[in-house]
Amino acid sequence: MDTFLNQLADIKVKRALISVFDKSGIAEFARTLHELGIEIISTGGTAEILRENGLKITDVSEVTNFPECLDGRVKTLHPHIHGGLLARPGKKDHADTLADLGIEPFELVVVNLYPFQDAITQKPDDTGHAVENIDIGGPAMIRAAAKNFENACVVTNPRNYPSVTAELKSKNGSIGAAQRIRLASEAFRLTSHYDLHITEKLAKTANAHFSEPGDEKISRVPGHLTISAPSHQTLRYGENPHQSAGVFGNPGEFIECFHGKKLSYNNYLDIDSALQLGADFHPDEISPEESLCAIFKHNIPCGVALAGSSAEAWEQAFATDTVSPFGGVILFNRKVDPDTAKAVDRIFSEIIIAPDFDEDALELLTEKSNRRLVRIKKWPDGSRPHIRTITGGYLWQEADFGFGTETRETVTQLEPDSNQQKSLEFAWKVVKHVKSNAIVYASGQRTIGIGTGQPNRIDASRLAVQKAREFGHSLNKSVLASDAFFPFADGVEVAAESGSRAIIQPGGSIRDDEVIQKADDLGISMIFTGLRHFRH
Ligand SMILES: NC(=O)c1ncn([C@@H]2O[C@H](COP(=O)(O)O)[C@@H](O)[C@H]2O)c1NC=O
Repeated sequence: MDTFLNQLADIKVKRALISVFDKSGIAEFARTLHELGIEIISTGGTAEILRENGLKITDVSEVTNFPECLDGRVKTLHPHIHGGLLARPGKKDHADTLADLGIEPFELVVVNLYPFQDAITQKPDDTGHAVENIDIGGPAMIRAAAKNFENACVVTNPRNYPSVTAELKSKNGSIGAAQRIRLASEAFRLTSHYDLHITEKLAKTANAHFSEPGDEKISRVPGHLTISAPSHQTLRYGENPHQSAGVFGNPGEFIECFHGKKLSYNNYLDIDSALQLGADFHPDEISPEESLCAIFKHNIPCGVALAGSSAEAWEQAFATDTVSPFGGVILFNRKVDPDTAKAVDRIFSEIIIAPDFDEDALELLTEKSNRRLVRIKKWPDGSRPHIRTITGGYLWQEADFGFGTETRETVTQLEPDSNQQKSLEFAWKVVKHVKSNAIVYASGQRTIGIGTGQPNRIDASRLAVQKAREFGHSLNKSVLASDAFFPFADGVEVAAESGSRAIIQPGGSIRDDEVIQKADDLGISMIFTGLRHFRH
């Protein structure tokens, strides 16, 4: 039996300490306290706002008998404040100490913190600004009151004002143990989260400005991995129905599922892969005349095309493989118009993702309640690292961003012509998003054969050829992209036999000379990118 928990009772609030950076809703909240006869003590800016709202406030400096000083770095850091937050008045020796030292307890503490995260987002290169936004007194008060949930209630977010107000009103100024312990847990979560952001910012600053000369790439790896992300959503299940699962962090910054059932675990994975491919064809970075459609299934693109309209792009992407897209995820990089909606409506797809949807398009697409519609609010920009769990730890890496544009080199006697060049660039961007070993055949700016997930490159090549033939595509005059180098010349042979005329690949094999010779012998042009796009 937990005797500590069993003796917890309602506490009558007589004295409240309020010190908030975010002052939204604070005047209304304080008014309720005032009406319940609760004395309010506040720091400078908060006291000012409350007084402007006609409330009677005692300044913290009156309680501490010390002025707020050092640009506000010291305001509440005083035994008359922290004694009042940490005391257990029900314990005789504590009660005696309070009386001897003239300290009065606080039963309610309302504090929210300097916005450190906003500060570093708004001014990422201003360390002085970041430092001034590290709140010290606030977390100290929050942690003290949260530890003392036996005798105090701590409120750290304006979203909790209504429930606390309601309880205080219904209990004539008292507050129960359930609310106190729940808010204490929220308070510790807030301060730990807050400290993690500071830790990461300072570690990044140290790495960027004070690391020893050496490998610049290595200095970007964090010395300690800290992940702290609030729960975003509990999912019905994970990859399979017997696995429980949840989403953490803030995917809502990037996407909004506004129609259909809740997104599932596998949906999140597919949407993420589709978004990353879409970001490589960002609408502002391609010709305004071009629209992208990418169809994903099980995290793998099964058809991608860039065309003069979204409807045309869909037809071409779908034609790549007319079996796999059923129940798949379709991404467009432009607003979905009625023609596109009519075209995609011909098959069942789980999710349609786009930056926006025309009203007429929505009318048609929302008819099916089991098809999720997702709006893209923001494209990923490659600034976030990729983190995976492995047995016993985590793997961390920077996002695979960029395409090796600066390191391109034609290595064969034959140069690709301008049409082939365009087609190669398209295929290279697509192959980056195909699971390794990956081979993509393209014609113009559409995929016609995708070979994916094979443990050797020659099988990936054969699979791509086989799929192209199965769906009636001629590979004659096509181009080919390979996510990593050809270890042997046989990959070039398969490409040539199929009719392909140009290849893009990273290069870097010890047999590159043989591979280049084979391409020259077969009259194929070949570009080395100097950059690999493995996707394990
Ligand atoms: N240093 C201190 O003693 C201190 N005590 C409270 N604060 C913070 O000052 C802010 C409120 O200040 P004001 O009421 O002056 O607007 C709150 O975000 C609170 O967390 C402090 N500021 C920073 O550390």
